[in-house]
Amino acid sequence: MNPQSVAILGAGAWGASLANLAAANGHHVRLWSRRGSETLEAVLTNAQIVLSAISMKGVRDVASQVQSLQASPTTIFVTATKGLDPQTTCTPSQIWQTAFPNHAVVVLSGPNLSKEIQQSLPAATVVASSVATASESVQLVFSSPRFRVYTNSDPVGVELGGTLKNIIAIAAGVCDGLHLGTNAKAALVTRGLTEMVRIGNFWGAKTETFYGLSGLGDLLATCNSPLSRNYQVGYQMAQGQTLTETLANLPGTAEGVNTCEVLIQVAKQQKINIPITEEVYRLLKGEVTPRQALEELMLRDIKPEYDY
Ligand SMILES: NC(=O)C1=CN([C@@H]2O[C@H](COP(=O)(O)OP(=O)(O)OC[C@H]3O[C@@H](n4cnc5c(N)ncnc54)[C@H](OP(=O)(O)O)[C@@H]3O)[C@@H](O)[C@H]2O)C=CC1
Ligand SMILES: O=C(CO)COP(=O)(O)O
Repeated sequence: MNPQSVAILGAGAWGASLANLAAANGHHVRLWSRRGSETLEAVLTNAQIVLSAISMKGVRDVASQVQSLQASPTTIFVTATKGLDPQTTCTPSQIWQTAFPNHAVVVLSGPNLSKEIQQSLPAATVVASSVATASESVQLVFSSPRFRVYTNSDPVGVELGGTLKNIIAIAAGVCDGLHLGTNAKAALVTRGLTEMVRIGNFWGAKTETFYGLSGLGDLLATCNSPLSRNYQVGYQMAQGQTLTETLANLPGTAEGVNTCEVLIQVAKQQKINIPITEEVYRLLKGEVTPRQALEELMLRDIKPEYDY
């Protein structure tokens, strides 16, 4: 592939890792952050691919700043954020697509703990779009012998896999922090996946997408690694810390905390049954202790494994 001009927005842990992957493949990469020396306009000039790795709280603002600048009609927008907008409940790709209705938008998501990727350990990810040529271009930009990139045609499913697993990762951290054992963890992750499918289907995602890298794959990574910030939130709360104390010591963003609030709103309105998310929400709000949350989940009415 000819070298592409790639603008990466957000120079946090994930933006910087993705910038390194594209640069290592010989692409012209410019990295923007609000604290950096380059202006957004300069970084976007001639960009063929614009990738946002901004935390959820900044996505709408940055998308509207980009909208006010010139973008070539063929520019592809890529979003790597794993969250939901609290005001609109939109996913990041919906925000980018609304800002750029005539452009291809690609979602990049997978089991990608940035610390491991920075160490050049092998990993795989998914790029998904309704425009196949756009996801194929992004696949070429990032693929390498240490980073295997798959395409997928279900962007909402891929995006929600990465977003919803953050809440289950918080619960997994609690599970490990309370030393509940391997059986409990397996049950939690599996029932968490069922909950993700239920929510995802409401959003129009395909069930099978959640059994791939961006769903089950990312669940396995973040529910089993202390490198996951979301896992750390649950783990430290199970050790007796408050949410405020936990977040104060956390390196970077744990999107699951805000995602949980948004999901509770959506689930209430749409009557979607999300018991694990509800207990994580109550724990984060200080309404239950980790042990009470566990008891509430274990004492729910008995039921068939699949009730849809
Ligand atoms: N780290 C990881 O392993 C992975 C992270 N992700 C996802 O990528 C996203 C970013 O994560 P990560 O890089 O780890 O987080 P960091 O906290 O390390 O970085 C967040 C980035 O977003 C920027 N940002 C935040 N708010 C605003 C705003 N209002 N305006 C402009 N920029 C803003 C920050 O800028 P500033 O530095 O100026 O505050 C920073 O560049 C998250 O949604 C996360 O879930 C996805 C896969 C892997
Ligand atoms: O999404 C991630 C890995 O795929 C990163 O997880 P955390 O945001 O929990 O650190």
